[in-house]
Amino acid sequence: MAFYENDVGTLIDEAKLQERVRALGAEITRDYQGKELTLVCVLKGSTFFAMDLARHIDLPLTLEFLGVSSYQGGTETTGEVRITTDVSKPMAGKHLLIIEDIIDTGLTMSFLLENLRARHPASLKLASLLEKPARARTKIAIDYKGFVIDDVFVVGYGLDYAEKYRNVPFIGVMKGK
Ligand SMILES: O=P(O)(O)OC[C@H]1O[C@H](OP(=O)(O)OP(=O)(O)O)[C@H](O)[C@@H]1O
Ligand code: HPA
Repeated sequence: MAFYENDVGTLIDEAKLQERVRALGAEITRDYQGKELTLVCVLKGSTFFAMDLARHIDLPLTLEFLGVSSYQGGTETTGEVRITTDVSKPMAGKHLLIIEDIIDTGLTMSFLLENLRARHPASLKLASLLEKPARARTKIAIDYKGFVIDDVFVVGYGLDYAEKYRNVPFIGVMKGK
């Protein structure tokens, strides 16, 4: 029995995840033909999605990692978004595609879009595996969207509860949260 089975139920299984990630990769491949693409992976949650997605983008690309945190171990945002790790190079003039796991209240992405826009990239788009519109506090336009989910706290495939469950191989729901 897997370590998470008592705590986590399945919301989106592995096969469905992989099928959607593959389709998003194909769409991104078509849209960025002839451009030099930089994926800005938002730590830590997006890492599993980002690495799977990157493998389905049939283009030369550069990976950057940007760490932000605002959930501090609970299921409610603190509302204070902090950059914990910055990208390694100047972003000016680059075609940036932000890779995120979830847009929940939208506060993290609102902060990040403003922060990256101020660095004058050639273009700035957003791919998010999940969107939870019921909790949105600000409208965020998602250019490449995996799934829209209900107002439940999800874990797995990179998403955590108090830093745990990121390695659950599907999108799951915390039982009793
Ligand atoms: O739309 P919001 O309400 O702002 O929520 C979305 C953000 O919250 C999570 O990050 P978290 O701060 O938990 O950091 P982590 O990715 O390191 O887990 C998630 O990975 C998103 O970045
Ligand atoms: O539902 C969620 N699960 C895990 N992390 C999150 N960060 C924002 N929303 C969520």
